[in-house]
Amino acid sequence: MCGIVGIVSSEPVNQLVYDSLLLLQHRGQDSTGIATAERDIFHIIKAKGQVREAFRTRDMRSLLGTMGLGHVRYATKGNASSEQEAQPFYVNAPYGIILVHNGNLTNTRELTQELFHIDRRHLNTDSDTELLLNILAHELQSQVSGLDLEPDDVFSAVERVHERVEGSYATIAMIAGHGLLAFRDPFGIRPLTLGKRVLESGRDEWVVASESLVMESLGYEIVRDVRPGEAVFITMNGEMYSKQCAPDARLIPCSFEFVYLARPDSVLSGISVYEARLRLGNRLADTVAQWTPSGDIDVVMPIPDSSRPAAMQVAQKLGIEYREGFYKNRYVGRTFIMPGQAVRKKSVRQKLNAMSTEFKGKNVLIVDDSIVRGTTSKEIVDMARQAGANKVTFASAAPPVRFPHVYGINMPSRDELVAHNRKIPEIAAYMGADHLIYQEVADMEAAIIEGSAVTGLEMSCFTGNYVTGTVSPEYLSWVERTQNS
Ligand SMILES: O=P(O)(O)OC[C@H]1O[C@H](OP(=O)(O)OP(=O)(O)O)[C@H](O)[C@@H]1O
Ligand SMILES: NC(=O)CC[C@H](N)C(=O)O
Ligand SMILES: [Mg+2]
Repeated sequence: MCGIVGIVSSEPVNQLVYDSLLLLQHRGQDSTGIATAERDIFHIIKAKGQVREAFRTRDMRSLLGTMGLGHVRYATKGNASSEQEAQPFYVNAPYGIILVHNGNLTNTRELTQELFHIDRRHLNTDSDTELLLNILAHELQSQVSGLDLEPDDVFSAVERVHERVEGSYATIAMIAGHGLLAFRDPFGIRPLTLGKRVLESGRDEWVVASESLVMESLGYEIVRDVRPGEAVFITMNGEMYSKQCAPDARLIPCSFEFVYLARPDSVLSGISVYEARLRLGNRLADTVAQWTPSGDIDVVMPIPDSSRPAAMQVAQKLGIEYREGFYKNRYVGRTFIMPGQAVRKKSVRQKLNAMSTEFKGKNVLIVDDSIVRGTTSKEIVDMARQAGANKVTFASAAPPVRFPHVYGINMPSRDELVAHNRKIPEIAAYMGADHLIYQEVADMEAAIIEGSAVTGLEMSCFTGNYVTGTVSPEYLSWVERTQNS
């Protein structure tokens, strides 16, 4: 679930791309990169770490041009700490293409073979994004014969990409001297939104980004989401073309975006993330009420940050006081998207502190948005106890995560998931909680899509049903053996 942005303007875009990446920082902390296009020359800067520490003033000065794109990475394939695998990726033919990707491809083994043996292309990293770029480049090369490039050539290449590539991919690419291409996989698993504003010169400035908060914060009008399977091509002169490039496209957006990944002030697939989290809280409150004897809870507490809206609603619906007993160090990033279990474990303690005045002698209901590896919840229950809590009930606004996520969230192996092969009382015992309550899958889905045009969600990590249909047990075992988390 990286963050991506692309901008086409008639004015310099370096600062706008940088500002957008800062707004998308919650989607990836491993590395970041910006590329700009000065007519047909690309300038690229990429580095490890977060946006604020990665780019220097001299880097920003070198990023000249009126078209640009950027990326914040949360690695799902390859090596999180590799600077080579930081995005964007560049390929020199045809034209010169530079690409950023949010998502994860699931037929990388087949594509690697095809690229080497048939397309005769060289890959220099383990990144699936480098694969995606080379497939796009190969298909574009097959479409065109001269120097001219028509939007229809680009769309035909994207049609072929959809035929060859499986998995999730929200993608933005710049084609040197021509324009900016954005496309989304046929299920629209990862988000991508289009916006624009009119410059003083009267020309349109276009933006494509992972989340709508980029448009809102930077003063763009939200035009619409890029549709599943659709490609949008914006020329360097600001003309916008679009085409549906997949025959059976249907929207099945990732449920985890609403549960945890996206910022609450974004609207994805027409659904306000904040309101979805409130509704998740409402439904969770009903489940809590069903399973908890009345009088068993004195206070409801969130685990900052992502569970706040849900916890607020649980408290309100149950008519129990809402208190914030955990104080968060704002200078520590998001724990779940850090690479490596040792770092994640240490970071929970660095990040959260329990205030004993809020816990002493109380029966607390602690609400989190999700429990994945149990890193946070186990530490939190321990901290609550040390702070003097009496009974600790733990509630998760998402159902148990029992299956690997293969569409852009780094949870590749079943064994690392605390709910894998454990019944709920066993998970509670592992966490040290007196009682553990999870949201039901149907409630989560209904809470998120209620009142919207979305008819279904990608929920494989909760259900084991993979929408792309090609995720076999053999593939999952291979991912488990080969991918670090
Ligand atoms: O069971 P786990 O493997 O610990 O994962 C789940 C936890 O990780 C996330 O928090 P994170 O600190 O990443 O971000 P937040 O500050 O936005 O809540 C999420 O909100 C849960 O608290
Ligand atoms: N989370 C993502 O979207 C990751 C993108 C890509 N698969 C990578 O690992 O770099
Ligand atoms: Mg959290």
